[in-house]
Amino acid sequence: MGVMAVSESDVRSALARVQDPEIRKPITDLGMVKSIEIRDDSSVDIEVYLTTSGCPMRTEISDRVTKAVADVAGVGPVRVTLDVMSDEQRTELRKSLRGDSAEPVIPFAQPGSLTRVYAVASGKGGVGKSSVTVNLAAALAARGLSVGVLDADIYGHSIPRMLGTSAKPTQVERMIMPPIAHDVKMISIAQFTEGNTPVVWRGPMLHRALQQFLADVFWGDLDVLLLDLPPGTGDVAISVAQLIPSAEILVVTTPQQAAAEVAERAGSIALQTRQRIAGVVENMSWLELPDGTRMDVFGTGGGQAVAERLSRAVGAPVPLLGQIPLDPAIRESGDAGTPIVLSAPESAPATALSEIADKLAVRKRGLAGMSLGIDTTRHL
Ligand SMILES: Nc1ncnc2c1ncn2[C@@H]1O[C@H](COP(=O)(O)OP(=O)(O)OP(=O)(O)O)[C@@H](O)[C@H]1O
Repeated sequence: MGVMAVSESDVRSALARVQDPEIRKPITDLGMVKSIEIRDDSSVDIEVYLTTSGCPMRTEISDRVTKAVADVAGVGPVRVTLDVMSDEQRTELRKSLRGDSAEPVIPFAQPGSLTRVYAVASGKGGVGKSSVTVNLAAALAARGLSVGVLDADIYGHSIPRMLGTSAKPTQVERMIMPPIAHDVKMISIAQFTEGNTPVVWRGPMLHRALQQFLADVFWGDLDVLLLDLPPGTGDVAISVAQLIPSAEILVVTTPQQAAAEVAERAGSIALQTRQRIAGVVENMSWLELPDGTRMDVFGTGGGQAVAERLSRAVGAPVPLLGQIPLDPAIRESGDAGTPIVLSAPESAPATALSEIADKLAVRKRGLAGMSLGIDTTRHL
């Protein structure tokens, strides 16, 4: 008896289990398999199309293909050659991924979108808005949800560092493929600006950038999208309201009364735009001392005060979703690129953050979170 013959259909079904790392669909569905050749000595040659020549995933794709095919019974050595799609092929791919519409649409603003969008806002900078955003994102992704983060904080844009990636997005046709870190898809304005040059952008430019990030980025089917907004009651919040009317606001504040007042102003923008306020997160709530007592570094009650005043203002309960203690480990894990909910899940701040993530994960969408078709243009 000779060697078991390898059939092309076995190889093809093995390839059907290989996903493109960015698009997260089988390469066989994406038109990425150019040819399969099975030789008499049972060695197999596979030619794979990359979407772009500069594809940062080329090694990853080649490895995945080699491994999948080598696992097929009877297969000898596997050789993978890479080619690059033509413009026509890329156009076909874009059409198959997002339909034939000429104008990119914002998927989250379409009727029936199941993605919950949270716009994370704060009254002033430095209250930990970005830290809260990445930790909630990582915690939700760890629960198996499909999560994206859009870093629209042009002044801070610390999200890529906090998620530990400097990967650039790749572009296929007019679609931007977001890098993925800790299972979170992430797009940041930082990825489109050189170095760390502070971006001096005006409202209309920001509006267009945001629109592009929402429409041209291939987010896939997200369960949750978190938007990290610049601090304050700026134009971006109004842009978000116009672009995704169903986005809900998540207000981050410290216990300090002054911070609470500005946070409340940030939240009250939701009143004008008729957006739902998902809740308030109080960060830097206290410092736990070695003897177990709590030191109220920034005072107390800010989060509760914001929640109560916003509740009165919108005439619906706005919950205080949680209080996160001060802990140098939050900064350290942020600097190291692994959110604390992953690096030290048992720690007090990680537990507080995870509980907030749980509340956001289970919350059902009600009518209040839906678009009411309010015209927000008058605020511009
Ligand atoms: N609970 C906490 N305990 C200790 N350090 C924290 C905590 N929360 C945030 N930090 C640290 O405080 C600094 C500011 O946090 P972060 O960048 O998340 O704030 P931000 O509100 O997004 O700021 P900006 O809007 O200016 O970008 C960071 O160095 C972060 O690591």
